Amino acid sequence: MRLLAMPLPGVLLLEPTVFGDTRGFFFESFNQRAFDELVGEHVRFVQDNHSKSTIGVLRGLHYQLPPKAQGKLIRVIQGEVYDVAVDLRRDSATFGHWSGTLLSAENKRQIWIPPGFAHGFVTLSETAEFLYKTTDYYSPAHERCIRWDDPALAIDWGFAGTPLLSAKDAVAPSFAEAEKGF
Ligand SMILES: Cc1cn([C@H]2C[C@H](O)[C@@H](COP(=O)(O)OP(=O)(O)O[C@H]3O[C@@H](C)C(=O)[C@@H](O)[C@H]3O)O2)c(=O)[nH]c1=O
Repeated sequence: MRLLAMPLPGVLLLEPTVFGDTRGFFFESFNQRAFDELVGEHVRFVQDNHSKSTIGVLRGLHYQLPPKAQGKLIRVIQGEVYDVAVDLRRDSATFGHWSGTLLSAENKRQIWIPPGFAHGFVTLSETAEFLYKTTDYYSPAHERCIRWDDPALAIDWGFAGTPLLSAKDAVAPSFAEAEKGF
């Protein structure tokens, strides 16, 4: 596993070592010891999620409030997405900043987004299957959204069309409104 630079402190982009041969490929998609070494602490995951989206589907921006904040280890096993994290940590020098990266079945990259960030992605391929591990359980009482197109965040999603949103995401509050509840 190789660590690639990301602009938001704490957000890590990981590239696994892939062993290709005449049969296809093999790689360790998760290794607790190697992951803990890269992150510098023991991270305990409790839930694995899998979603499939069609082109133009945008899910986000989502987060859970403490004490149910979730760290997420994310990868794509089919297709390609543009994945975005927004720093919600008030004491952070990059509070309110976003960073984005392409995740695909081809590049096999993984992104670690620790607790304290909002997260979202847009699907760039016809379909994409999205897998992620979380450090806390889903808690509808703690889940919150921020609107994907808030001008204050000015996220460049790298997607030109009108994204397809869930009913919940379509009425998500601005960062300024959401911030009152952090
Ligand atoms: C996230 C989640 C949803 N659900 C249910 C609730 C709902 O009926 C259905 C679909 O939920 P959502 O519309 O919230 O799914 P989705 O929009 O894919 O939500 C996800 O978006 C990405 C960007 C994230 O970062 C995730 O943490 C999560 O918030 O699945 C669970 O049972 N467990 C879960 O962990």
